[in-house]
Amino acid sequence: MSASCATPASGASLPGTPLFDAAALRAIEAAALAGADDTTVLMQRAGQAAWRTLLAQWPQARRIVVVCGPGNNGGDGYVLATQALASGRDAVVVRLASHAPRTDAAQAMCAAFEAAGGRILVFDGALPAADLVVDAVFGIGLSRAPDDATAALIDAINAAGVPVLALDTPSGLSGDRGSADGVAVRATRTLQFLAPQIGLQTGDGPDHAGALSLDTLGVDARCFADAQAQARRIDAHDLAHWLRPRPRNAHKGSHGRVLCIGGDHGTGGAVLLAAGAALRAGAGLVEVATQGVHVAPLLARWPEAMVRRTDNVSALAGALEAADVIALGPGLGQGSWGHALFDETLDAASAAGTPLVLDADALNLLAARPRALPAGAILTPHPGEAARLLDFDTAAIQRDRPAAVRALAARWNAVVVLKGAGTLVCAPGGLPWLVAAGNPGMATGGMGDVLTGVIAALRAQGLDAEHAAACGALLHAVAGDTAARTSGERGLLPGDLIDVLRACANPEPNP
Ligand SMILES: NC(=O)C1=CN([C@@H]2O[C@H](COP(=O)(O)OP(=O)(O)OC[C@H]3O[C@@H](n4cnc5c(N)ncnc54)[C@H](O)[C@@H]3O)[C@@H](O)[C@H]2O)[C@@H](O)CC1
Ligand SMILES: [K+]
Repeated sequence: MSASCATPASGASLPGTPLFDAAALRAIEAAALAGADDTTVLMQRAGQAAWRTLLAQWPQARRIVVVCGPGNNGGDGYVLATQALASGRDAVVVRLASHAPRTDAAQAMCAAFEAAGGRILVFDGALPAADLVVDAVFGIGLSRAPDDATAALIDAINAAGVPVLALDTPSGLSGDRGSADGVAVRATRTLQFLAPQIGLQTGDGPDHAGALSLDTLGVDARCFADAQAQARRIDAHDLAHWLRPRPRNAHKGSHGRVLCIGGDHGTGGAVLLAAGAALRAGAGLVEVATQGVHVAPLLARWPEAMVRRTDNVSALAGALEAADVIALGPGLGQGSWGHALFDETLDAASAAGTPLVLDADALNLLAARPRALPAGAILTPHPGEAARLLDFDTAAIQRDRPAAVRALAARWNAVVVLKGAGTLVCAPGGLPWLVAAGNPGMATGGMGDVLTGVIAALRAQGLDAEHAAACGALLHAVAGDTAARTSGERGLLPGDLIDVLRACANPEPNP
């Protein structure tokens, strides 16, 4: 029968689990329907799984309002409402006048609910008092922005002031894109059916979906085999895949030499953070090229680093030659100093094929003066920088983050880390990685500098560009969660992540 919180296995040798879009879910459904299952059976399993979730999470809930839409998502809601009635709960369905069930299966479930004595109320601007609201308005069939009446219904769900269990998708949110065109339900928990959707885990998805559960509806594992994944989700458990115990005969040369370039006047802390993160993430040697005024404070904080003053850009040449990986951008600025270092570094890295990690103003300079990047470069934009790199606006990036990260990787022929809730990492033509870790405490100046140092250090330790970026983004997020666990999210500083990086970068090996 159905298995809660299980994910269909695929790509066993890769870390993480696949995430899907609505088209892939339709394909899985079609494969199931071509076999032993029919829609009504799947709908009954979905509604029953939802009822079990409700009982497990909110055993005390007596008054249950189920808001049903016109499609099969609504059908799942009628099944749940029927189960709730049968168990003696006060369950009522609320729907818009225009949302009478339109599919055969949903009509059958609605009829069964009414036959069991269930009441259906037409939404009149407010929901009845409830201990819990179930959102069964739209699932993967959402096809357009909600009209005014539907928006008012969704607003009422959000204003109910009680927990909300969303079935399959929080209504209004695109499970493909991770954004809403207008209003969307903010659920306490979302029970996904068949397989997890990418849009619930990036952008606005996590805020709308709440906690996530999954039920595979007892569908045969073979039905998942041909479904096209849209990303692979990685979390703290996957760190050990990349961060293996070191060989006993390692020496500092085995772990690479990172050169961090940046820190114009007024922004020296940025390159200091990147260097500290590179050290704590395990780089063998870290050299910093920065303005002379920053040398003393940097050495006071990180005596392990080598520091080269680059008030004069020509002083950079030797460091560029010696580096195994170059991290360019933290605190670089866009003044004449930053411009000169940018040009010098890209020329040298392109000629020598040195791996690059570009962040912050290095990305802004690149957007302003586009040029080809050496193979295997890594870009780490936040949505604003991503918008400049694609000549979009930031809202367009956030409207469809999975598409944006693919487009960025293709446009710049580089591995791209698109930061933000549900960070996405993508190599050109590749399948994105979705980092299911991190917290809003990390939305603080300087966090990106730490990420740059972490990724550069992992690249220097031998991971290829894609895996250094994916593992680096994950390690950074896990460090953020680890640091937040001790004292909370508000007030979390980049230095707090550096303090716990070492503990996070040495996970127990996987059994
Ligand atoms: N995929 C599967 O195998 C299963 C799917 N089930 C449920 O079925 C759902 C998909 O069902 P449907 O394809 O019927 O889709 P939905 O129930 O998500 O919604 C489609 C209906 O809503 C209307 N609609 C879409 N956007 C609208 C908008 N903005 N304003 C007003 N009306 C709008 C459409 O015209 C259509 O009538 C899943 O999310 C899941 O909950 C389950 O019953 C079990 C099995
Ligand atoms: K829903």
